[in-house]
Amino acid sequence: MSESTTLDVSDLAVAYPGRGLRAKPIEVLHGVNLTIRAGETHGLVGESGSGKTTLGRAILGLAPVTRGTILLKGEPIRRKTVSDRRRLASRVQVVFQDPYSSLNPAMTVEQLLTEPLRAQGGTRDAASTRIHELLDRVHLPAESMRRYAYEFSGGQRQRLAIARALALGPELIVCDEPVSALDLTTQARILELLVEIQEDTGVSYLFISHDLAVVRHVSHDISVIYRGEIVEQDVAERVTTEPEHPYTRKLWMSSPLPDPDEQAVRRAERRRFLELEAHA
Ligand SMILES: Nc1ncnc2c1ncn2[C@@H]1O[C@H](COP(=O)(O)OP(=O)(O)OP(=O)(O)O)[C@@H](O)[C@H]1O
Repeated sequence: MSESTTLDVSDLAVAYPGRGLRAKPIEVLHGVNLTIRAGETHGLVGESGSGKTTLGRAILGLAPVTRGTILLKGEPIRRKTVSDRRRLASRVQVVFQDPYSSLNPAMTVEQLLTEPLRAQGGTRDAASTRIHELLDRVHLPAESMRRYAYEFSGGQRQRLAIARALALGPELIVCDEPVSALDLTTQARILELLVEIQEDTGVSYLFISHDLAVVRHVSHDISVIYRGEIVEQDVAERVTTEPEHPYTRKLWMSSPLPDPDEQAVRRAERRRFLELEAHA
């Protein structure tokens, strides 16, 4: 593993407990390999139920891993003790799809952003300075501090969720469908913000989405996951311009595109693909 590797996942298997007393565990990830370089974004794309969130949860130390390793800058991730959990929280963070449920509506922005800082033992004064920096970082006015999360629009809430994730200066952020609940214009602004933050701070992202078009905009590399297995993995340009696996082609052809010319080409490709599938 090179020095510039932030995350190295090797032969990872995850199995959830089966239902019922004698039920066997159900394996949902089957030997996943994936590397994220420092300051880069690895896109993870696949349809619902393919195992994307499970991989994100495993990286956060929250999934029942049965085989394989997850190394963060060469060290296995650990969540056994309180100090392990604190250390992991300062190194890996998450931004969820739904900014409406991921932020406690009963807390002011100041409280929301202070919480992770105080949990690591920081002083109130240091937290206050950091909150100003964080709001500036996500382009929200300093006055936002005194407002409640429910007073903000969906895009602004996602900015708050990003600010909270950045509070402890993590090396990696798992972005789990971070723009799926937003309209197209707001999606583009949040994606721009994530890229800008990465350029300025060098943070790495695992960017999870079911939408290959969205993933293409932000990712250096892309993995395509199908039924718990990575079926295609390469630099983003190659995966999106010359997809090799039929499943990748299918995902790509079902992603909506704003450009009508590109959409027309895509429609023709989709028809050809369906004809080929019908004759296979
Ligand atoms: N806590 C759990 N217990 C048992 N099975 C689970 C659990 N969480 C997820 N699964 C199963 O694991 C498989 C992968 O789910 P996962 O949520 O990782 O997929 P996903 O690709 O993120 O889907 P989506 O895009 O819908 O969020 C699914 O079959 C799901 O039903």
